[in-house]
Amino acid sequence: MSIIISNISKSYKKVNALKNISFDVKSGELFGLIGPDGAGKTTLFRILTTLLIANEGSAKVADFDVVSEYKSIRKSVGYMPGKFSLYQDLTVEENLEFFATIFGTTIDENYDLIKDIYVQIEPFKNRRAGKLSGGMKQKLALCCALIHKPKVLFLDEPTTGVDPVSRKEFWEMLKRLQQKGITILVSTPYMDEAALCDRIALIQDGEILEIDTPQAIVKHYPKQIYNVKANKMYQLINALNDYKYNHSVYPFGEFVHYTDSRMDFNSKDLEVYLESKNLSSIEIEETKPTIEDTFMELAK
Ligand SMILES: Nc1ncnc2c1ncn2[C@@H]1O[C@H](COP(=O)(O)OP(=O)(O)OP(=O)(O)O)[C@@H](O)[C@H]1O
Repeated sequence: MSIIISNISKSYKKVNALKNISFDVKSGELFGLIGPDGAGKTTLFRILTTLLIANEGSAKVADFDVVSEYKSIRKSVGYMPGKFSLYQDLTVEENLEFFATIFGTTIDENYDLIKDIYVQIEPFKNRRAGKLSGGMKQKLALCCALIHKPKVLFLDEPTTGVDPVSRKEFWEMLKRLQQKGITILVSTPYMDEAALCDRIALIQDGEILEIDTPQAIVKHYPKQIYNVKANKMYQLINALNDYKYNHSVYPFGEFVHYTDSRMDFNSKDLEVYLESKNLSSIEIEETKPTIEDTFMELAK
């Protein structure tokens, strides 16, 4: 096991940020921590990277205890915090050199590991980090987190605020790092990124709702979901919320994801009801659950 978390709790005065969390991340795994803002993701990252001490429980990273062996952990892990962590006034190259020096290494020594990522920002190596685009900042931060060849990489919301193309490229980079044997714990509020992980933990209000492979998590979804569409979205959502047989109603792109509380649901009944609410161009079709649907159901 690369990360072992046992009964960790952490509170800030009255806020219980983590409530008795336990899970393991296997060596070489790409593991996702999926949850909304305030779920407790950053708190857990800070505990695992030895920047914060839990009130209860214990954790090990790369076989070291987060409290008694914190110095060894700091040498063995890379951490890319959620907020941009680099020195804005230093250039791209200076930032990288700075992080290499702190860890007693050089860019040349570990160039192999960062090469694929660094070549994309190398044309801007003399530009100050503060003047880079979001996607380039993220690539530089990742290079800095990797410069000492960590065994375990912690990435806290690395794709927040990054455009969809850069997000896709970023996940491809993570897959390549995983193939080099690095264990990766990554947090994200984007449910579509969850599907790219080997396993995920869904977290909300400091509690783990479920841990499994993304495929298994959607398989556990207990109901048939319907994509519902009509001429007026806002009125459609209100009408579905007022429908006495609804089990769940969530806007989902151009559709509303709807589940019904009855065993013998007939879409014709729903169509007649929606027509009685002055809606037209009604479409009701079966669809497959996503991680987001599962999250909403578990978080109910
Ligand atoms: N230093 C602090 N003092 C008081 N409350 C805090 C502190 N840090 C975090 N919290 C609270 O603890 C809870 C968990 O916060 P945390 O930052 O770990 O969540 P998160 O999932 O990383 O969300 P975000 O993406 O918003 O940072 C939230 O309710 C937050 O307001």
